[in-house]
Amino acid sequence: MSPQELKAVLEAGLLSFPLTDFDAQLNFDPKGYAARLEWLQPYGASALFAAGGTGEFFSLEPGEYTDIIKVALDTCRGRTPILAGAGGGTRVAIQYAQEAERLGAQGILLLPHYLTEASQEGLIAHVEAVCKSVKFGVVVYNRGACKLTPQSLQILADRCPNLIGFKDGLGDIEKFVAIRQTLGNRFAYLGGLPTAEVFAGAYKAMGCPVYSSAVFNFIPKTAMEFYNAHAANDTATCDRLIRDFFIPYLAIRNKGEGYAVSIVKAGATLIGHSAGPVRPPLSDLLPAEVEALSALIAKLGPQ
Ligand SMILES: O=C([O-])C(=O)C[C@H](O)[C@@H](O)C(=O)[O-]
Repeated sequence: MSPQELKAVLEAGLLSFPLTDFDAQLNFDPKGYAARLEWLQPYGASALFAAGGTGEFFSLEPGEYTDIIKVALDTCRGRTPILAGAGGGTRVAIQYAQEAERLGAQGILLLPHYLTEASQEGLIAHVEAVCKSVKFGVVVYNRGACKLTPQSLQILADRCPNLIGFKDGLGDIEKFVAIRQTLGNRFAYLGGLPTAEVFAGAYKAMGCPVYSSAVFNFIPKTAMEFYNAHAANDTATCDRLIRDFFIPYLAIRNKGEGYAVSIVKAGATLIGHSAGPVRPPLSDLLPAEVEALSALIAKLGPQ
């Protein structure tokens, strides 16, 4: 798939970030992961981001990264495009990006570099190096310490033809409006704040109608119902789901640091498609929190 073909895929439809399955010993569980992806196929996500944030990229090591991307590609090949997470320092991100390309992924989401603050010059050099290390499409992700300005993104867009997407994980409205208006249709735009449905209407108003859904991992039918209503400007349905599900869901999610991923794993377990526990530094939900989530999911009906 060319970078321009990938851009077209990312400009419509529901995107998602599959959980990564770990066994009780916190080792990657390839059979569980393949079964999860097989289960999710019919619900119709337009692309899946393997080993992304919800996939706990930050806790993976290189050997299992290859296994995870390979399982995703073997399971979804010919049906759902697979992008891989890649991140960390420049040389590590390049290794992940080149491995994903070697395995046959359709592109990468470039997750933020590690730990340090960075100048715009440094960020440009980092992103440019990764883009030029591969030929397939790259989506860059403003999140954490990666805060690319519109001007920096314009420089990168001019230098890197395969940089075809921008994902926002900062929620800085002024910055995003400036990026969207400066770069126009040069990029595909993805809303990627934790629990993206809550912000989907706001991002659509800013010219970003596409987002990545983590809850698709455990309530795929409801996630698609929300997306289809969002795409059809059916604000009544979106508002109902936000009031009845997402707002109480956030109340549970906000009880713990890192719960944006942990709660998704708890939800998957509750609906019978467990991906196992999260790895440190994340922590699993407490029993009372799981019970509250169970009651909330039950109100949605069968998925
Ligand atoms: O790596 C990431 O940004 C994600 O996993 C994005 C999530 O899908 C986020 O949009 C969410 O929680 O809905």
